[in-house]
Amino acid sequence: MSEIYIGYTFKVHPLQPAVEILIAELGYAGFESFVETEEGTIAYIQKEEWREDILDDIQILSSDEFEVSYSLEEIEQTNWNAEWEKNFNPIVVDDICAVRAPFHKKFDTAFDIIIEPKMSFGTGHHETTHMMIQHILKNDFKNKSVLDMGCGTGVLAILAEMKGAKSIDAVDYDNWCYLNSIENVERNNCERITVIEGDASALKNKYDIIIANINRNILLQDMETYVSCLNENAVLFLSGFYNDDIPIIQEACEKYLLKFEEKFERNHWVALKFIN
Ligand SMILES: C[S@@+](CC[C@H](N)C(=O)[O-])C[C@H]1O[C@@H](n2cnc3c(N)ncnc32)[C@H](O)[C@@H]1O
Repeated sequence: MSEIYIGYTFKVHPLQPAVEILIAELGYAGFESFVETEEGTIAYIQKEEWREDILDDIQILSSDEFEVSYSLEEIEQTNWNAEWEKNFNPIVVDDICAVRAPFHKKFDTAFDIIIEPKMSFGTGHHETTHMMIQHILKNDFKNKSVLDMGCGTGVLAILAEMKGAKSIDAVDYDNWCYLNSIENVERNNCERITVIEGDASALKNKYDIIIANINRNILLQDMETYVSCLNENAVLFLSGFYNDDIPIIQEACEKYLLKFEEKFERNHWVALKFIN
């Protein structure tokens, strides 16, 4: 792995919720790690992943509500683990499910997931991950076959197994996420998760439940494939997009006769449940 990174120092005003929205958007654009500062955040991306137009899809930069300015520099990064350890805060969802690193103290919750996210997980992923966890907690996973598409750290697949799913395929096209998910599956003693490196073209099985927390464009692009992988009476959970994106996502689902059932929303991000 290259040790050369591009670091963007962002100044944001007013700070909240803009900094959280910014970090989440940057996470989806491919930034790997974030250091929150008093004025905003420093966001890092590997030089070989960087493109000149990397900020083009960052909607908050053109928002009238917030002022966002930035500068960038090339840096050599040596101790990533120390960086994320400083910045990875545990999350507790609805007092039922904790997601923490091995060095955090254990929570007194029904589900305790230990994740060593390293570089595949920025703090900005928490909004959508949080809501997908809420959907999983609220729904019946017992004896279900599950696909976690865009598994990242594997956190949602791990919770699906803890909720009684009989088999889970956890798929991510990013090699680092694939390897990290394997590590986290072992760390949580899961036995019914198969981690697969690939995209929608790797899907061969059918599922009772599909969980996909990716982004609007990939979800729209791969919707037909997801739908072709659903059993009868199946459930599809989607996240990684904004409240404003709901009509286009819903239209794509309804084209395949999926019915909207429930929505969670946090800081403009949403997570939707559809059934067939
Ligand atoms: C927002 S993260 C979600 C991670 C995790 N599921 C969670 O909820 O925290 C999206 C993940 O989707 C993966 N991804 C993006 N496009 C993909 C694609 N076309 N096929 C498979 N995985 C993809 C990324 O590598 C990333 O790990």
